[in-house]
Amino acid sequence: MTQTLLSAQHITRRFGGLTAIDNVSLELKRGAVHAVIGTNGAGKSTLVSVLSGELAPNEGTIHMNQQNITDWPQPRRARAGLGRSYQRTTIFPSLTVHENCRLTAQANHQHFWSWTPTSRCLKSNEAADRALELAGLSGFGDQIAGLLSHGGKRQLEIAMSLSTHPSVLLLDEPLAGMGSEETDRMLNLLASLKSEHAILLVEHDMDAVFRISDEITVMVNGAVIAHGDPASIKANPLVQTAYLGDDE
Ligand SMILES: Nc1ncnc2c1ncn2[C@@H]1O[C@H](COP(=O)(O)OP(=O)(O)OP(=O)(O)O)[C@@H](O)[C@H]1O
Repeated sequence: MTQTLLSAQHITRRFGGLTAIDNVSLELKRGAVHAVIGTNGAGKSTLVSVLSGELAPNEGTIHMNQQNITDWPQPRRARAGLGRSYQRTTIFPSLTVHENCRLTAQANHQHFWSWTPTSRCLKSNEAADRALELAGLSGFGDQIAGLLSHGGKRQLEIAMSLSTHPSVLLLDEPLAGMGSEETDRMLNLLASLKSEHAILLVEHDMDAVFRISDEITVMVNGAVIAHGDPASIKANPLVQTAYLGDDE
């Protein structure tokens, strides 16, 4: 049975007079990739920011594992198992791949003012090792992160997220700028992470979305116009007109 790990109900977020998200509800379940698609400016990234705790909603509630986390700040949500990656790469380029993960792990479960040197923190090292293995970067720990390929950097971002032991992953355009080989590698990675995680995927690459997703929510101008499995979304006339284009 699929288990709902995160449930957002009736989320609205305004910027002045603009309603960026308009009464959006969605659920993220363990074992499922839930894609959110929509035209530019539809509100997808704002939704990710509201779920991750970077932005407060004006209305609505967010529950994670039956707890109401709507008012929790981002670090508390991260400690409760919410991980996110960003549209733009956010690694520390001059550090090694392993150090990037180790610092993320340490920031999540330790205070930066602790006197223990990061390199000696056993828990963070173990979390980094595990995250690199899960993300398929085991052999790259000693590489300088800034020298990784574009796809490798996006993989590292996911590894950094995994080093905090999340159960829910919010991924904002993880395939942006990738070639077909890198895309395949990332989709294989997401497929391998699916069984243990609930994954929200914001993505413009429609081929990839329809390949990997179990559920798709379609947004236009901040509102949800359709939700369902990939086949029903593809066949939905409203979605075809508003977003996919009649020829698809
Ligand atoms: N901090 C902000 N202040 C004011 N308006 C904002 C802010 N962030 C987003 N917006 C506006 O909210 C709307 C939704 O933006 P958002 O970035 O969430 O869309 P998106 O679907 O992620 O777009 P894209 O696919 O281009 O990334 C847009 O009109 C955007 O200009």
